[in-house]
Amino acid sequence: MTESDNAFSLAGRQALVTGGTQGVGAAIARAVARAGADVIVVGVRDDASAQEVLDDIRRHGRQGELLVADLSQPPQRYVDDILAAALDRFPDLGLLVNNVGTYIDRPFLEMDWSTYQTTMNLNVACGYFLTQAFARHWITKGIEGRVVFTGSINGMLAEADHTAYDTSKGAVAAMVRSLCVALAPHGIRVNSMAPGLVRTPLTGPALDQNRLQEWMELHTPNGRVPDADVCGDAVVFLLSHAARHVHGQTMLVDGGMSVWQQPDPPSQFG
Ligand SMILES: NC(=O)c1ccc[n+]([C@@H]2O[C@H](COP(=O)([O-])OP(=O)(O)OC[C@H]3O[C@@H](n4cnc5c(N)ncnc54)[C@H](O)[C@@H]3O)[C@@H](O)[C@H]2O)c1
Ligand SMILES: O=C(O)[C@H](O)[C@@H](O)[C@H](O)[C@H](O)CO
Repeated sequence: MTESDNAFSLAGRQALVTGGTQGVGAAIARAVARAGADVIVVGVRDDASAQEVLDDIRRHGRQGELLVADLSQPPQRYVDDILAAALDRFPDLGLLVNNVGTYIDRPFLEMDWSTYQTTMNLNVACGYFLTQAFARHWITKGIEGRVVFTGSINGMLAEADHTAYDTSKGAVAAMVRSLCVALAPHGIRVNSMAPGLVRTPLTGPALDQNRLQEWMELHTPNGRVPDADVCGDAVVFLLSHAARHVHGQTMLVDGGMSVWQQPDPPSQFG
């Protein structure tokens, strides 16, 4: 099955997914492999979860590779190495998913430079400079690359104690608009898939405290806090030929939470 038979297929493609060893990134890696692409996942360590993702990629008949790197460092320390290692494995790699990211909760008045900087390095600078490195290579080789960032509903809606995270995800939404304008003339597409809350190793502990899962279900129109597979399928669409005219967009994958004016008066008082 090729792109000309099925616009949603990624057959014959090769992808790199940062933060691809667990959670949202692992779901993206699995979905991209299911759609037909070989996948390199980048994670902070080689652990059981990373090996499960590689096994799943290979079960789909695709090649799966792991790169270990600390992406919380300033990008100049790792970007050249990742580009070289990726091209060594897959010289025609044309799909980049800048998914890595985290949040560290802290009241704004107590936020420190180191936590802020780690958040911005992982959530913003990593994707910015990896995209620059791949784009330079693609333009030289005439490859029409496709880039998807993992944003967040927190790029548009604020949460207490999430100021650094919210700032970083707002930057991701602005970045995909800017990179779209810079790279679309070269045939390179840049978009973002922005999840609402989904269950991952990062969010699981919070969901299981203070009835957060129940609260989120009540405040989401479709009543669901899903697993991260919903993110994977959305990213496949954005990477695929089916999205060929979609540039610079942030696609919310949030069960409708971001469009719901809350609290909804009739249910509160009816
Ligand atoms: N889980 C959610 O509800 C949710 C919602 C919106 C957006 N997101 C976004 O999805 C992305 C992934 O979140 P998640 O919930 O899957 O997180 P997670 O902590 O479960 O997974 C993080 C991944 O990033 C990698 N990683 C973490 N620190 C790293 C480092 N220093 N160097 C290299 N790799 C590192 C890990 O190896 C892992 O593969 C983030 O950008 C996050 O902001 C998540
Ligand atoms: O982008 C994200 O990872 C999520 O939106 C989280 O920020 C949750 O909203 C939070 O964990 C709930 O308290």
